[in-house]
Amino acid sequence: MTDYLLTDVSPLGEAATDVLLADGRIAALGADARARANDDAVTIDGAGLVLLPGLVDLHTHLREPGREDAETIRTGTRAAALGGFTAVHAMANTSPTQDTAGVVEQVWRLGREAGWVDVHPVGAVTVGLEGERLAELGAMADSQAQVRVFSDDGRCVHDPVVMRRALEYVKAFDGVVAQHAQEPRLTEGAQMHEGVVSAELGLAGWPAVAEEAIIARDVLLAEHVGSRLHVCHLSTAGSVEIVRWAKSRGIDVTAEATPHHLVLTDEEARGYDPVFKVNPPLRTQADVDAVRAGLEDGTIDIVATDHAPHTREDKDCEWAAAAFGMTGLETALSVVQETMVDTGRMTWADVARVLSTNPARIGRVADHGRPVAVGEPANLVLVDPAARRTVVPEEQATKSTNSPFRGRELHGRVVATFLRGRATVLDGAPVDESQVVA
Ligand SMILES: NC(=O)N[C@@H](CC(=O)O)C(=O)O
Ligand SMILES: [Zn+2]
Ligand SMILES: [Zn+2]
Repeated sequence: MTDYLLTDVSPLGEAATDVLLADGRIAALGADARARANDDAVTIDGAGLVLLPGLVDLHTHLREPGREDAETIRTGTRAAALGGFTAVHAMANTSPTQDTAGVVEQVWRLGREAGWVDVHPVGAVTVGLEGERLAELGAMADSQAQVRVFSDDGRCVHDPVVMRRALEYVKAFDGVVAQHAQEPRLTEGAQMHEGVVSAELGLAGWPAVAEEAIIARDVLLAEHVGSRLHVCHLSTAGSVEIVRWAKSRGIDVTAEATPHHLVLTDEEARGYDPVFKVNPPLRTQADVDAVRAGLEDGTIDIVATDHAPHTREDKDCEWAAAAFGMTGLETALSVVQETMVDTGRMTWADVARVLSTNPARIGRVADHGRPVAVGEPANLVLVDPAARRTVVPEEQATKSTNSPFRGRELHGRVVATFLRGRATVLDGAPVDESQVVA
């Protein structure tokens, strides 16, 4: 395997140094790195570049099995590597559903064969995401895929008795239930955030309370059974307040925000372009401000992409008929840089925390989200914060083109990604698939 000598890089945005990657690990730092590098080591000039632990996405939709026309494990994980990720959690709303040991093992194996990132399948909470009977959580946990995150994402586990049982059950193997918080009765037929804009456009509203009511219920359930809860794609100011309150009470809850909820608002719906139709919906500027503040003060633990690729047939239609969801793997880091780092609200060490360390901890993923230190596995991403690029969805690695950032100039660029010391991305381009070995 090729060794890499990264010269003058800034680990976590701190003082520049040299880093040697050999045998899948960080072999040396500082003066030692040059001294110990083999003659055939590949040198990468890292001046001006930031070195972070490889990003970990707790919320990705890879669509395989079932909707390979929108994404496959191969295309989705290639997109992930280009976005700086070294591990992703693949959501369970596939067809068949990831609700058995057999299906999660298949997804895990296809991820390994593709070799771009480590794929950790999420297990469904209930059979077929129907919200009625618990899926075989223990068998998925014990399988080769070692599932620790369980979610019916796309649907809410709305029955409080089922939610309670799931929270109790996952304690046995240190699992977590990741809830898609959406009260179904309050959101029947909903098309966008309920507010001034939905009233003007005449689109059925998805009120903030439909999210907040479920989060409030679930933190109380988690407290009652003494279990671990994770809140998916939190999107309202009220949700931030509830999670802040729950944490202050010592409840074991973690929360995620998506990049799109950090920057886009319901104003985007005015053009009736369904690329902006997503679940939960884009909210108001006050909500965006609260989500940014929650991420800054640690109430929100992580940023997760909720990468939700959809085919043209499912997106290029009238708003009401279009599917919910937007892509995000290849733009997430840039959005976090632009909204949180370049505004002075967060450091690169904070970025490493919300996009790598914390998601790895919540998902119980070993070997990712580790410090940049000698002996650690070389799961790393090299970022050029000074770069600027314009998003062209057709040129992305994801199979789908439903990026809400089409035509936008984004801050920063992933220069290289390393998975256990092997480059998956170099010079901002994917390393030829023939060289990628699982
Ligand atoms: N976020 C979305 O709008 N869509 C997701 C489901 C989900 O995350 O709820 C999808 O699977 O398309
Ligand atoms: Zn969801
Ligand atoms: Zn999702």
